[in-house]
Amino acid sequence: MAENLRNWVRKLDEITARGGTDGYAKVDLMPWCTYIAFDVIGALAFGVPFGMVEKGKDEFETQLPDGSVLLTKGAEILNRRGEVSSTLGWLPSLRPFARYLPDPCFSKGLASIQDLHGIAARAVSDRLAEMEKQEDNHLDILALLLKSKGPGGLPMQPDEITSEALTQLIAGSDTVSNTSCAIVYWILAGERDAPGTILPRLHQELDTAISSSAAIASYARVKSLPFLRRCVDEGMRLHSTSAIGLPRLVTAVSGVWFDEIHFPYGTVLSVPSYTVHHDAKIWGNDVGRFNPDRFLAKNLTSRQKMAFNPFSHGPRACVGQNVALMELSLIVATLFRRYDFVLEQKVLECTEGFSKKPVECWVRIKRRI
Ligand code: HEM
Repeated sequence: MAENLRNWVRKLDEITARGGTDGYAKVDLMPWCTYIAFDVIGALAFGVPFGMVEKGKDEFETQLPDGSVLLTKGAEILNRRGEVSSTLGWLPSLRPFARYLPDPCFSKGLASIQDLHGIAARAVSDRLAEMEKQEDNHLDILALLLKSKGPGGLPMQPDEITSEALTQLIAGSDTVSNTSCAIVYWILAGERDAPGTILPRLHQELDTAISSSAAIASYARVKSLPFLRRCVDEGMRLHSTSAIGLPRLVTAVSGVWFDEIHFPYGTVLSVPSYTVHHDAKIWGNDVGRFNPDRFLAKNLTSRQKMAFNPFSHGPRACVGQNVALMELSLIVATLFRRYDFVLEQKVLECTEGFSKKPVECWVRIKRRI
């Protein structure tokens, strides 16, 4: 993570160095959040970053068995996959003939699923080849998957490992890029709406915790910073990355009751976190305002604690939430410690696919330290 973050900051420094006479350079943060999130999950899941930060674009290289190099737009593929998966999730009756529908969203989305599978399968077969030559000394999720055993104590088969590695890639890339960009937006929007209430407090906390010579934040220094954590939580509440929630089937024969409504056996339900996170009955009349102090222990009601579900609750909640919180804290702390921002984006427009994605987030940025 540290190496990827350092690389990212080096690139952002290059952008700020091209600033105008006031020292500020204009940049859309969304692609840069994408590049860092993909590089980090690439390193975690497959042992190598995708190299998007270095290139400054949504592109990574896969070496094919014949030696040729395939250039792929990873983030775009993932978005297409997300759009088609969520549409077919909502309208499952379209599934059998989706590939024949005239809207390219379906054909391109389904092709993206194939492409993604190909990338993961390639990474797994490369790693298996390394293992055979006893050259494998990686410490990443793929290495752990390769050592893990399936039911009955048998090693997992390559196709199972491929889909597990792919799950990490899908679940841990777009989610982090969208959430980190949105948190930065909401911190800046909160300061814009109530000047002096957010940034001075965040700066003071970060300046005290992070050593003056450090270019990036370290997790040891920022993991327990209370105001930073409240900003991250409040940004996650307002943005609600997993906005529509994934489907759940009512399996109790007698159905379930919720809020005096009965849902019979076989009903498909979901908990749409955006709706819950924006319910004024739960959060109060300032529900749309960025107010990190609503997460102060003394202010948080038990209903709000239960309603706050960026990572879902229960046995199928996000397995990567600790990694996600680490990434978000490091990205946000590094950015606000090192740079000053002017928010150019009036509202954060988003598209809704598998996760809720900011379209763009324009800021002006200059070195602060
Ligand atoms: C801010 C970033 C993230 C958010 C908002 C998020 C959100 C979620 C949510 C809401 C779920 C539950 C989906 C459901 O209802 O079934 C989930 C599942 C999952 N997440 Fe995350 N996630 C994030 C980051 C990550 C990261 C970084 C990883 C991997 C390192 C990851 C791996 C997973 C996996 C593997 C699942 C499936 C768990 C299962 O079904 O057992 N997530 N995530």
